[in-house]
Order: sequence, then structure tokens, then C-alpha cells
Amino acid sequence: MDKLAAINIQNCHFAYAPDKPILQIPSFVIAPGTTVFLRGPSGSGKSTLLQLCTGMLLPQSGQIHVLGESISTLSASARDRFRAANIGVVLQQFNLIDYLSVYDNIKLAQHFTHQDPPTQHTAYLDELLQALRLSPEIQQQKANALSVGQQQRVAILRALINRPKLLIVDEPTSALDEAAKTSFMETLFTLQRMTCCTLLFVSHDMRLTKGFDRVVDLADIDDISTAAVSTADTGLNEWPNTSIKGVQ
Ligand SMILES: Nc1ncnc2c1ncn2[C@@H]1O[C@H](COP(=O)(O)OP(=O)(O)OP(=O)(O)O)[C@@H](O)[C@H]1O
Repeated sequence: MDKLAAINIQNCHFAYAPDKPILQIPSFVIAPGTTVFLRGPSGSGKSTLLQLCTGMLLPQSGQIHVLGESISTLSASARDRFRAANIGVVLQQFNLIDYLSVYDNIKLAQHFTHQDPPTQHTAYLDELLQALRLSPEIQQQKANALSVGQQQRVAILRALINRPKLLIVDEPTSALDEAAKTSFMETLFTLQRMTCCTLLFVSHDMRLTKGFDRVVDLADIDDISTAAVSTADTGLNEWPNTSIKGVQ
């Protein structure tokens, strides 16, 4: 097993209920430092897979190594610490704490790593603010006073503040117009290059695949999606072929 991979999933089975299997993944490996776009129809299990990669969900069987750590066999508290220190997560809803300021939202992310905040991060924080085109003053604003675009950028800043080696981004652009989507993707790639993190990105929007090292169709790695695709009219032919540009 390649323990140096950013993500290494082997023989993984997951179900929310015993009679309703969601994922059956024989093997899925993501090399460190690469960018991967994961696509698949609504309800196929993309968000579930991301949650397995963060250790928020545990598989019924199989192995999931993240950055060389067997995340699904860590204790709950070790898993939380590992996630806080190594994985940045940006979800569709951003999950900022509304009544806290931007600064406190960021500080909270640092707190969960059990590292001393925040002086050693100051230069890096300034760099992130600049890359995300956020003014330093925004740190004093309450999260619920921000526009959707600002909330999204703060959510990315919070995900990157601990310099994660793995950044997981789930459908972050659905509330944005076309111009904002383009600018979001440019910023995301700038930050990925700046931090050299591995990026796993999930979206329905095939127009966003440009620039990714790999575009992976869930049906190509998941036996359950494969079965669904082969027995249903999914409109799969509307999608371009899976492209693999970089190393696995
Ligand atoms: N907490 C849960 N309990 C039970 N079933 C769930 C739960 N979360 C998701 N599911 C089911 O698991 C399946 C996969 O859901 P998931 O959210 O992973 O799909 P998805 O591909 O991310 O969908 P979308 O693109 O619409 O976000 C769906 O059938 C969904 O109804």
C-alpha cells in the first residue's frame, strides 16, 4: 500500500444503513500535491466520500490512509486533532460561526490544532488575505455581515490557516455568478500553488474542470455508482471523457 499518497483508499465499503450501500471502492489513490476534480450525479456519494477522507465518517470495511495516517482507525480525539492539523475543508454552506468576527472564526480553526495561536501565522495570514483580496479590516466584521463571496473567501482562508497538506472543497461555487466562479477558481489554484497542498474538489459544474491534474468520475472508482450507471439512463454521454493529465 502506498503510504506516501495524499489519499489512499483500498477495498472501502460504506453504508448509512445496512440495506443501503452507498460506496464500494476497490482502490482510489491521490498523489501528494496534485489537484483532483471529482464528479458524479447528485446523490451518487461524492460528499460521503469526502467525509470518509476527513474521518468524519468511518467505513464499515477497508482502509483509508490520509497523508500516510490510517485515519479510520485513529481514536475519535486523535482523528479530530489530525483533521484540524492536516486537512482544510470548505463546504457548500461555508460553516462560519455567524456571531463571531472573521478573526475569531480563524482563531477557532487554529485553536483546534492545539497549537499556540496566532503570532507565528501573522505573515502567512497577511499573505492569505492578500491572495483572497480581503482587506485586513474585514477581520473585525461579524461573519453574518459578509457577502456570500466574502464568506466563501473567509471559509477558504480558515481552511488554509493551519497550512493543511490536504484541501477538500465541496461544491463551493453554487451560489456564485459566472464571473465570481472564474475568479474563485483562479484564487483557489493560486493558493494551491502557494501552499503546495493536495486539492480534492467536488462539483457538478463541468465548466470548472479546467486546470485540474485529474478529473475523476465517481462511477470509475465506485462499484455501486458503476452499477447504477450501467442500469440507468444517466445522460453520461453529455459529459466529456474522464481526463487524466497528471500522475495518479
Ligand atoms: N446522513 C445521511 N444519512 C442517510 N443517508 C444519507 C446521509 N447523507 C447522505 N445520504 C444518502 O447517501 C447518498 C449519497 O449522498 P451524498 O450527499 O454523498 O451524494 P452527493 O453525490 O454528494 O450528492 P450531491 O451532488 O447532490 O451533493 C444519497 O442517497 C443520500 O440520500
